Amino acid sequence: MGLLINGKWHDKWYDTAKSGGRFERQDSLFRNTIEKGGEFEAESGRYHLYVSLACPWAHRTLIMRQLKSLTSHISVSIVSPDMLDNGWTFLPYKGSTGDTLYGHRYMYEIYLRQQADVTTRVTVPVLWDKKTERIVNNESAEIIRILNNSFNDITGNYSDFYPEQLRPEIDEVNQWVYNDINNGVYKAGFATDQAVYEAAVDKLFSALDKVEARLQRQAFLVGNHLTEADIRLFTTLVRFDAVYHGHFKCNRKQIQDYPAMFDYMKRIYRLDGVADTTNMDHIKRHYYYSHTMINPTQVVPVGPDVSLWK
Ligand SMILES: N[C@@H](CCC(=O)N[C@@H](CS)C(=O)NCC(=O)O)C(=O)O
Repeated sequence: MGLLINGKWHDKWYDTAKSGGRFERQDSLFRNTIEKGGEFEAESGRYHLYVSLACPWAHRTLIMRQLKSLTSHISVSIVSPDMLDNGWTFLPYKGSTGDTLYGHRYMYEIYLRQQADVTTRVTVPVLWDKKTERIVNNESAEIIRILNNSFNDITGNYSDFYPEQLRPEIDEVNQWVYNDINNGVYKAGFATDQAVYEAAVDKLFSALDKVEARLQRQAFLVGNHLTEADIRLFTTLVRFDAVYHGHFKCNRKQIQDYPAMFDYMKRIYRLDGVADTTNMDHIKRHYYYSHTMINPTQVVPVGPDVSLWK
């Protein structure tokens, strides 16, 4: 775990000391879009996703790539789940691909191709342009909208997971789901102060109770179809019982204790192509093996049994 400072890799864990034991996520640096007449235009085969199968943010982009029929138009490289002294790597691991474009060893080398003296954390996902050899965007919330909107004329898939009339409600749901659930599990798991941890857990479970109440009334978070709000929540839910409940100490309840939410999670898991994007080995291995300050033995737990989701 570390970051690039003026183009040099520094092995440094998140600094929670200066924020009273609180984990504070930094904003993503590269925020371009793909549009007609812009620097980046939609083209089949031009773009590439760098992802980790362990990462909930990257997982959003893989699901959108499936649901928008983009698998043959946007290629993918999958990093190793182990993120240690050199951050994400392309070292061999079952289910990883290596860097299929350049054969690099480390993910930070992709960021250095973009800018040799860059100062940034080296995160996934990254949407990469093979033509200009530049990062289009490294913020998953924006990448999924690009995939939702920009390639429709190429794929002929016009399904819309961020429909105009539902945008205000999707934005509203995204906000608290992000703060209290998606990022909430990290706030609990990376807290280095008891009170900070407990406050994060309280907020997390209040938000999960709110989701459960909503799903008792309706099949999806917003409206009666799947939207990006569901995709964003799903990638946290699917990791919850295996990782966040134990490793991040979010252990008041599991998702399988919430009837409507558990059913909803399984419904999304069973959508065409979604199970293929979900790799429980990478998920468990990444968190338990990489976060050595939380789990110094690097022993990875055996459960839970996810065969029931199928
Ligand atoms: N806001 C970013 C966050 C991405 C992110 O934090 N990814 C994690 C993996 S789950 C990462 O690469 N962390 C490495 C680091 O923080 O150094 C997004 O949603 O795309």
